[in-house]
Amino acid sequence: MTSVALTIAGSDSGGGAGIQADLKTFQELGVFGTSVLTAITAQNTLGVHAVQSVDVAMVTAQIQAVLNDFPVKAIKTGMLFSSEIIEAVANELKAYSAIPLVIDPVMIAKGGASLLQNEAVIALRSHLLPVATLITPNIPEAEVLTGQRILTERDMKLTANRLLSMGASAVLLKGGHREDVPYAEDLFMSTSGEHFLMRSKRIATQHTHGTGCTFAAAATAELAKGRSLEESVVTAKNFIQLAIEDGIELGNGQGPTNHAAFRKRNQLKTGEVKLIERR
Ligand SMILES: Nc1ncnc2c1ncn2[C@@H]1O[C@H](COP(=O)(O)OP(=O)(O)O)[C@@H](O)[C@H]1O
Ligand SMILES: Cc1ncc(COP(=O)(O)O)c(N)n1
Repeated sequence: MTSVALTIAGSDSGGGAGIQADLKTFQELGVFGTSVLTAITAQNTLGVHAVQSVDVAMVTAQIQAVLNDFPVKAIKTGMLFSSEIIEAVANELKAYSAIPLVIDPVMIAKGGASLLQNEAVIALRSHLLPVATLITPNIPEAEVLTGQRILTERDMKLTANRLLSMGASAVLLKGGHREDVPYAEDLFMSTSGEHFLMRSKRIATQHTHGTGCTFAAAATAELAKGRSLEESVVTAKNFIQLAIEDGIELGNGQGPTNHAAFRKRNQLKTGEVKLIERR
């Protein structure tokens, strides 16, 4: 049977992040993608030029249209923009608590533009974090959510623990923003007590637009296929590593990754990501 996933996120006209990255990633991993648009951004590799959010009633109508008809097996949220949209999403998803929910707490685009209103952080913390099967913050997002500074691997562990105590069932803290180390290392931690680090070679490139969205979408696709949370994050890490490595050099700024790289090369390249400290 066809596996179906749903992304609730913003549109990136440049096609590298947001809804577009999510749908491409779902497709590459063999999952049928459905989508709910929360905002429209006029965006390219040079930055975000304009943002317009979608009416809350329209967000709700989209969620109902998809969930009332499709056998959705995993849900991901990305850019949610406002506390009103966050509350509406949380409210609509209440009846679907059995479906795995991946929360990518998108706050700021790589170029610095805000994709979440400041006061909406509170709504994210109180309405979505407690229902997340997996939350996938990058370092600055984890710092905002917890108020803790992250400078070292030890800080990453303390912060991930803090996010678990705030209600998430599992945390994948992405280490892409740590420039003090020659590798890209993400920390997985779950309330079941399991934790491991996924380490890969840090690629020297400016083409990392949409890496966070793509990572979370890949994990969501794998969950939709019935894979375990641990298997899903490992596949997602391999997916994003290959997508960055096999970059496609588009645009004049921070370009997108190559979503097709994993499908083309995974036979040759799986094993690239080292799992360390598995407990
Ligand atoms: N230069 C890089 N080389 C290899 N992997 C990277 C690089 N930058 C980010 N990643 C990986 O991409 C994913 C997204 O990371 P990150 O950049 O931290 O998130 P975001 O895109 O949300 O800011 C993580 O799995 C991270 O390890
Ligand atoms: C519509 C939209 N959603 C999310 C991001 C974050 O992108 P990144 O994964 O590079 O942090 C973005 N730039 N635009």
